[in-house]
Amino acid sequence: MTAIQIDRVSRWFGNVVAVNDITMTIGPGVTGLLGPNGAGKSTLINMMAGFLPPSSGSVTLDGAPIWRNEQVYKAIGLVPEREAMYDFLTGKDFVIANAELHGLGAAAAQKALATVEMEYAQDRKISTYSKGMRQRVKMASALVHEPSVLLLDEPFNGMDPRQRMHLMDLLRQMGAEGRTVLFSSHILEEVEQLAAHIEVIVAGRHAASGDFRKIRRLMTDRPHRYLVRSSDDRALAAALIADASTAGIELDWTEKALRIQAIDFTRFTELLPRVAREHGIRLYTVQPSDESLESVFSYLVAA
Ligand SMILES: Nc1ncnc2c1ncn2[C@@H]1O[C@H](COP(=O)(O)OP(=O)(O)OP(=O)(O)O)[C@@H](O)[C@H]1O
Repeated sequence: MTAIQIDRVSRWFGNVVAVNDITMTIGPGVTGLLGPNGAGKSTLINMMAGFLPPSSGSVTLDGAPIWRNEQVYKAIGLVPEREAMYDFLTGKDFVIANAELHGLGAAAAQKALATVEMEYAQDRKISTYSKGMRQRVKMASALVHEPSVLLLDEPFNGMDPRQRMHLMDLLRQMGAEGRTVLFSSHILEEVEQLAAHIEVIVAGRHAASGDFRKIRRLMTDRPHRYLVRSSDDRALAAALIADASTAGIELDWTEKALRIQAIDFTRFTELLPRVAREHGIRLYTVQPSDESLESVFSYLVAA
């Protein structure tokens, strides 16, 4: 079994804390690393790939430290987010160059290109490739040495639906083969479709962990607090409190607004505009009133 163990890991850049005391284990199969932009996903992935040392804590693969451990690098493949590639090379030359870095030859490159079904375009220059084709060639490069761990940073960004499905199939297959596959994304639906297990990070912290049902439930069932201003706050409050999705409403005199606590996110977001319309009330402001996980979660659901 191949597992990456992240133990009390923090990483800071100057005074920016990108990853804050995270502990998690990534085992075989497909895991989704979910979090909004800037949550620390790339930083965490770079530490798992051995590109970056943690500022504190440890990142190990089956007990062996990953940073500066060449033996361990052989077991890991990384598909980075960045687009910069050698556009003047053909796909095949690019993958061969990567194979050579691992002390391997053209045969390994050819096998990896076949795995991602890119043989048909391997002799074309990368500059002529679509986004999905580039992604697949990057993936072939990460696979040349047949790593047991595959890490992908936002692999679906900018892909069209067909390319996305194709990559999903490929990753599913790798997970089914028993590899440890981890990919990051800021879109819940994307992660749900693919990952049996999801780890959520928000603002550098580990926010939740579980299968997609559990994560979705966490995101939608939590109480959400909103600050609402309207043309008739009293009438709006009276109409909303009658519905079970609203747990509490108070009039905030200093803010001249309603503070609403909703317990059923989906129902409440449907209820609010409907009730306002039915009572002829105009909504001026509807905003999450805290920057806690709840509001970030609701953002993720809406993304
Ligand atoms: N080399 C660096 N120097 C300074 N700050 C950095 C560096 N790398 C990351 N950060 C900061 O750390 C935080 C986390 O960034 P990171 O790229 O890991 O997040 P992310 O979840 O991958 O987001 P995105 O999807 O937008 O890349 C951000 O505030 C970012 O600005």
